[in-house]
This record gives sequence, structure tokens and C-alpha cells, in this order.
Amino acid sequence: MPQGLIIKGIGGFYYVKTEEGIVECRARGKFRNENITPLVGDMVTVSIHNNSNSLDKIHERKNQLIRPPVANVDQLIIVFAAVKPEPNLELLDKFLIVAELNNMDIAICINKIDLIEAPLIEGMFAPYKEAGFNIIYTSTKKDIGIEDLKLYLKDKVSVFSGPSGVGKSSLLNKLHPSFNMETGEISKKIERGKQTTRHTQLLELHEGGYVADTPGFSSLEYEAMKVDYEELDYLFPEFRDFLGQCKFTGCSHTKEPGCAVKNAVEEKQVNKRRYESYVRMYDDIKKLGRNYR
Ligand SMILES: Nc1nc2c(ncn2[C@@H]2O[C@H](COP(=O)(O)OP(=O)(O)OP(=O)(O)O)[C@@H](O)[C@H]2O)c(=O)[nH]1
Ligand SMILES: [Zn+2]
Repeated sequence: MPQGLIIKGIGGFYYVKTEEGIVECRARGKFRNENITPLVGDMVTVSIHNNSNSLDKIHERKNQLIRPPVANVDQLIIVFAAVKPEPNLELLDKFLIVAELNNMDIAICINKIDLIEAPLIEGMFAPYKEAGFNIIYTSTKKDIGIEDLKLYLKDKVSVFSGPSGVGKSSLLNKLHPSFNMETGEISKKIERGKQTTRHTQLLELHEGGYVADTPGFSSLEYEAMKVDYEELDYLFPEFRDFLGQCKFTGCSHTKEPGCAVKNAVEEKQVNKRRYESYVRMYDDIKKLGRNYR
């Protein structure tokens, strides 16, 4: 029986990319009974019949995003603008947590670099580079960095995410001729209502790999609050070398004496602003408690 990837779902039909081509099929009734909805990005087994094909099995998911609804996301492309709007680094830190939490690869894409001097913006993101994150600088206006971005997308299933107005739709339009997404500010507000009913599709890139045609929204930041506060430290990759070296086991790295992470901040081995972002998230998550889930 053929296996493949769901690239589109619309009106009860799923479109599965198999080795033999795209198979249009309906999901078997058992999924509805079990309250399981097949998602774009699912690996599935289908069977071919004369009158209608059926989607028989959904393979185990490695992760799943809610907005946009995509399963098995390999990579989150977190888009911020160099300016207009000014990058909100605390929000960026939350996006990074969501990606780490879901075992997704991460690329930070800083768009609109045509609007600012390169050293200024590189300085701002140096701590992220030092922490090991991939950073791509792009401009859709001046066609900068688009080829670099394509290299990151190759052979992966990627979802773009980031705040409003940073240029996500503009970037997607650059990547694939059929994206044709609405960009700009004025028409955007009118389109907003429509966007919620839009069906997400995975578009196959010429170079190999897929990109979701619906970008994620900044609501992704709330996903970050689902992490256990005890596990938050591990999700800051630049802390990892110091974990386990604090005086107290179970150190929260917020107020305890003899904390190796705080010490690393003082010795400038860990960026202070990233550390402060950690403390704020730690306090917020603790306040929310486990009721939030
Ligand atoms: N100067 C400059 N402007 C850009 C660039 N990329 C996009 N823009 C502009 O920024 C505005 C927002 O771009 P969009 O692509 O609609 O941004 P978005 O992230 O999809 O926005 P939402 O749909 O609100 O989430 C538009 O006016 C674009 O023309 C760039 O590289 N440089
Ligand atoms: Zn500590």
C-alpha cells in the first residue's frame, strides 16, 4: 500500500504525495470516531480503489503545531525585522523555546536589513550566534540572503513564524512562484478575517523540501508557557555547559547563591539580556502554575 505525505487537506479530501504521484483520498471513518484529524505534514498509508481512495493509517507524529496546523515540522524559521517593527527579543526567546521544546531545527531570519547598517544589527544578534543559533540576514526588497535561506529549507518541512509586519509573506513569495500571498498593510486588515479559514498547504520547493504556505502567528509565544519551569534552563542552549555545576541541586538560577549560570553571566560567558529573559519566563511560568496546560 502506498505511503506518503499529506500536502493539502480541503473539504474532507486529503492530497497525499506518494512515489506514484499525488493521491486524492478520504480519511476512513475510524479517525472521526477516535477524534483524530489528519494534518498536513502527516505521513500516511493510503489504499487505492476504483471509485475513491482511502487514507488508512497516520504514522506516529514527531510534533505538531496548532497554528498553522502542521505535523512533523522539521524546522521553524523565526522571522523578525531588523527595524519596522523593532525586534522584540523577549518574544524571540519565547519562539526559540517553542522550537526547542518540539524538537524542531531553528533558523532565525532577520529581514529588512536594507533599512539598517549591518554592524548594528549583527551586534544585536551576536549573543544568539554565540549560543549556536543559525542566523540569516535577508531583504526581500534588495534580494539579499534569499539563496542562503533556500539552503536552510532544503529537504526539510519548514514553517515560518514571527510577529506581524516583519515580512513573512514577502519571503514566502520570494521562495515559490505559487505562494502569491497577500502583503502590505492596508489590504491586510481586511483579509485578516479570511485568513483564519484558510487551509494550510505544504508547497514543494524546487530545491527539495516543503514550506507551509501559512505563517505562524505570534500566538506561538503562549506555547512557550507550557514548558515546565524546572526544564526551562535546558532550553537555553548557552546555559547547558553550566547546568549541574550549581551549589544546590535543583537550582533555579534565579536567587540561589553559588549558581554557576549566574556566575557565567557575571563573567560574560552568558549574555545578560538572555539570562534576564530566562528569569522573567521562569517567574511567569511558575506564576501560571500547571493549571495552564
Ligand atoms: N524595507 C523592506 N520592507 C519589507 C521587506 N520585506 C517586507 N517588507 C515590507 O514590510 C511590510 C510587511 O510585509 P509582509 O510580508 O506583509 O509581512 P508579514 O510578516 O507577512 O505580516 P503579517 O501578515 O501581518 O503577519 C510590507 O509593506 C512589505 O512590503 C524588506 O526586506 N525590506
Ligand atoms: Zn544555578
